[in-house]
Amino acid sequence: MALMVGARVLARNLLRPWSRLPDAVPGRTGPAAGGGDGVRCFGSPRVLVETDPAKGVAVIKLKNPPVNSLSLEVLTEFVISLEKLENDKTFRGVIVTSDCPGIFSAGLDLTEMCGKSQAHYAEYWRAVQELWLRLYLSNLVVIAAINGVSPAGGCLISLTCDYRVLADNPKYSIGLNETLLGIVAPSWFKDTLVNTVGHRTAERALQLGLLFPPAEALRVGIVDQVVPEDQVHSAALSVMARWLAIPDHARQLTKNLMRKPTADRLVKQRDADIQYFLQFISRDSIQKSLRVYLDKLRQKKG
Ligand SMILES: CCCCCCCC/C=C\C/C=C/C(=O)SCCNC(=O)CCNC(=O)[C@H](O)C(C)(C)COP(=O)(O)OP(=O)(O)OC[C@H]1O[C@@H](n2cnc3c(N)ncnc32)[C@H](O)[C@@H]1OP(=O)(O)O
Repeated sequence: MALMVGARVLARNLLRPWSRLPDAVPGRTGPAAGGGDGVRCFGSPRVLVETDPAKGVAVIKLKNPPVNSLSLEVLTEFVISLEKLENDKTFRGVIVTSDCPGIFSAGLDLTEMCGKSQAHYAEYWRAVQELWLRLYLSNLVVIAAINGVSPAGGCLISLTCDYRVLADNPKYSIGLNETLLGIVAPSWFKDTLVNTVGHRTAERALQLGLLFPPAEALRVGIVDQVVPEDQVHSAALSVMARWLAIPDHARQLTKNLMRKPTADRLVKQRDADIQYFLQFISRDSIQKSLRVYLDKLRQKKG
């Protein structure tokens, strides 16, 4: 039942005409993130989309302060934005970045996984799955311009991209640090990392919950390029131009060849994966770990 509610909510959101989204910011024009006139902006307050139709490129900027945590709303709005871009043949590439200074994304929203109902957990997890599937199998060239720290789910978002550019700032670490929270990266998080850095590096990184600073991130291959902070966007645009020089059909079929077997593993057992998540996240010991971790984050300030 819970799964059906979750699916219905997501389906309703996905099918809702864009212009009727409650938070939509339709058709605003503004200075280009990549420069030039004719840039149009749409999206929602939490997921801004700047499009440059002449270049065929869009920029998705996550804006969920203070830390760009991936709440249910963010996940849903992200999927809707992506789908809109996929369906518009004007666009061939998208850059994913953050509008929150110093933070790419703090990962999954811990408050969505702590002290909530089973129905809520199921709805939330389906939304996490949906975003991963959409990003991982996107026909667009997807480039991450990582302009801040990027733990766990934040790292996962960038791992689904075709290429990762990280700003060279020692504070901007990246990795799947789930074990440090007393939780476990699900198998498809693990697969995405293994496909990027190889089995041994992934095993060590996952067990130890490693967060790599830029130089090390580049060395292990969890990012493809490290550039000075003020050049992240321009570097992402240069990389985009190179990837867009490849004929779409050949690149897309190749991407599919590389990624579909991994995605299919989740697609074939999506409901079972949700049940697994429900059992895991509802355990008293896991809820306790999450509460302790959240309290530590909150007390940091005091
Ligand atoms: C056997 C197989 C089992 C399978 C089952 C699978 C189960 C596994 C489930 C899920 C996988 C989980 C994935 C995740 O992504 S979990 C999230 C991991 N994220 C982190 O560890 C990052 C935590 N945050 C930080 O380290 C820092 O906040 C920061 C470095 C990102 C930013 O630091 P700073 O600028 O100093 O900000 P604050 O720490 O002060 O935070 C501000 C504010 O934001 C709150 N907050 C931070 N992160 C999160 C978050 N991820 N979710 C929700 N809220 C967050 C923080 O608590 C502060 O709140 P406030 O005090 O109320 O203002």
